[in-house]
Parts: sequence; C-alpha cells; structure tokens
Amino acid sequence: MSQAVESRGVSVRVPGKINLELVVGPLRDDGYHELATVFHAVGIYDHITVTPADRWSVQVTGPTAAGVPTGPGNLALKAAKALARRYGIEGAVALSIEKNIPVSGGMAGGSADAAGALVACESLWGLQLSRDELEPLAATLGSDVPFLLHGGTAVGSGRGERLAPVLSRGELQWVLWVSNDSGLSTPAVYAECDRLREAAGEQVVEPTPSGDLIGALRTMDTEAVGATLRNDLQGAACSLYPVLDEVLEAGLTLGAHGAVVSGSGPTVAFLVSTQAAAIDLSVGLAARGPAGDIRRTTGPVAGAQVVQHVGPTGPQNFTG
Ligand SMILES: C[C@](O)(CO)[C@H](O)COP(=O)(O)OP(=O)(O)OC[C@H]1O[C@@H](n2ccc(N)nc2=O)[C@H](O)[C@@H]1O
Ligand SMILES: Nc1ncnc2c1ncn2[C@@H]1O[C@H](COP(=O)(O)OP(=O)(O)OP(=O)(O)O)[C@@H](O)[C@H]1O
Repeated sequence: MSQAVESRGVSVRVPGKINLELVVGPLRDDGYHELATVFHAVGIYDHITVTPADRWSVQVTGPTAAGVPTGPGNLALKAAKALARRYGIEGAVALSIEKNIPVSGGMAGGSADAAGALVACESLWGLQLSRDELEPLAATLGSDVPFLLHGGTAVGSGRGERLAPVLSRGELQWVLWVSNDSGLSTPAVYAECDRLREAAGEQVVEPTPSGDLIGALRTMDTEAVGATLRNDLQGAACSLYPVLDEVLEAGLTLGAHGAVVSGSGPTVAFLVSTQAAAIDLSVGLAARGPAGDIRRTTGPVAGAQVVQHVGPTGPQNFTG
C-alpha cells in the first residue's frame, strides 16, 4: 500500500486567478459564451485538507470564509463526491477549507477549491491520476476549474476549459483592489454584457487571443503587458458596480502600468514593475482610492499542489 493511501489526511494549496485578457464571443446554445482568455494564477491561496470520515462534511475558516456554503452546494464537496463516484471510492471525507481568495470576486475561488479537492482526494485515495487525467471531470464542475489544476499562465478557449500553456519568464507584480462589500454573480455579469452589446448593436465575432499580449508575456515586458490587458466583461462589471470606474482610474493615476477587472469582477488588478512600486501603489490606493482591501501578490504561480500528508506519525511537508 502506498504512503498516500496510509495517510490520514492530505492538504493542498491552490491559488486564485486573474484574467490578463478575456475576449467574450457569442452566446452558445448551451448558455455559455465562447471565450478566448489568458488565465494567470496569482499567489493568493486557499488551503484544502481532506481526511477520511464516515460522512461527507465541509468546514470553512479563514479571512474570506463568510458566505461560503458548507452544505451540498460547496464546490469542493461537489468535486470530492464526483471523483469518488467516477472511481468507485466507498466512504467519505471531511473537507476543511481555509479561505483567503475573495468570494464572488472574479478570482475563481470556488473553482480553486474544487481543483484543490480533486488533487487532495486523488492523492488520499492513491488514484495515480495526472492533472491532464483529472481535467475532464474538472471541466464538469466549472469552466475555470481545469486551469486551477495547472496554474501558471495559459490560454483558455471553448468556454474556458480548453487550455494551452503560455511561455513566459520571470514574475509580474500585482496590486489587487478587493471589494470588502458584496461580490458579483458571474451569470449576472455575462447577462449584462449581452444586454449592453445588444443595446449598442454590437456585432459579436468569434474570439481570438491577442498576439501582442502573448508576445509581451514571452519577454515579460511589464509596460507592454500593462498596455494589452483587456476584459470584455469590464463594461458589464462597471455597469453593475459603478465604483469600479473610480478604482480603475485611481490606480492608473497613481502610476500603474495597466489595470483590469479580473474575470466577472469586482476585483481589480493593477500591474507595476517592482516590489517598491507595488508598495507605493498599495499605500496610495489605501489612502486615496475607494474603500476596499488592497493586496500585493505576484504571478504566475503553480496550480493545486499537495503540501502535506498527515499520517499516523504526524505531518509530512512537501513544499514550503
Ligand atoms: C468569468 C470567468 O471567471 C473568466 O475566467 C469564467 O468565465 C467563469 O467561470 P466559472 O465561474 O467556472 O463559470 P461556470 O460555473 O462554468 O458558469 C457559470 C455561469 O457563467 C456563465 N458563463 C460561464 C463561462 C462561459 N464561458 N460563458 C458563460 O456565459 C454562464 O451563465 C454559466 O452558467
Ligand atoms: N468553496 C467555495 N468557495 C467560494 N464560493 C463557493 C464555494 N463553493 C460554492 N461557492 C459559491 O460559488 C459562488 C461563486 O463563488 P466564487 O468565489 O468562485 O466566485 P468568483 O470568484 O466570482 O467566480 P469566477 O471567477 O469563477 O467567476 C458563490 O456564490 C459561493 O456561494
């Protein structure tokens, strides 16, 4: 029997994401929009721990735990149950989630927890599945879930679930403005985007990723990356959450190289070139921008990773 199977618990850390580019194409018959997006995993992490148990349960703690469901609607629980069903695992797990990723913030926190639960349970049950083998099941749980299995920077197509890695070197410095109010509902923001487009008589074409952004990422030219950030949901997010216009303007006035609403919002990501510039921008935003939580982070970072097996003799760490 493998070490993993003997273990009493497995802990995984999983990052949130921002979208460096989100090109929204036509609404499909299945209710999803065709996308061309560039996902970018950033260093704000949830931790998921799974322990064998007689019945399924979820406990949520941490700074952003408020409002996360602890019943059957929890995405991490859904992911663990789906994996058990798919591979004929009997028995259950107790899930413990330490939440740091904003909820309904456009950073795919629920999707991250689903990806984290898949990786944790895969390890606990000794299934020997690669990330690629987990992808099809991940895609049934949400369009962003496959990306969080891999992390890094990747182009997403289809409804966001088909991935191709993007080559880049070095690290980007980000300052995030996070709403300390309520978040935004993803379906509501897509619907608002459709409404605004229809009202403007906009012709919606098949989405393609921008070569300029991919080129800028290859050399990690911060100013060029900043100039090519784009999100077609931004207008809709600002329409539903008007303070975002002020947030975007405040960060750009304070010297950010670029600013973009992440995914369906309302989190806003500002790109700067150095850690010192990130500190300056955070201080400026906290003092002069609209009220919100300001966080500094970097990307790209790896996707869901096992960090600890808790065995009969105590914890065994895998990464720092
Ligand atoms: C906004 C993004 O975060 C950008 O990466 C994603 O597109 C949203 O991904 P997600 O939260 O995993 O979304 P899902 O759980 O798959 O879908 C939730 C809802 O969002 C809308 N949705 C999502 C993805 C997509 N390509 N088109 C859509 O219109 C649909 O109304 C769908 O019912
Ligand atoms: N483990 C979880 N963590 C956070 N939210 C969860 C979780 N499970 C279910 N949810 C529900 O999912 C909804 C969306 O939460 P999430 O934090 O993933 O939004 P989001 O970051 O805006 O999503 P995305 O960026 O993928 O569009 C919330 O209403 C929340 O109630």
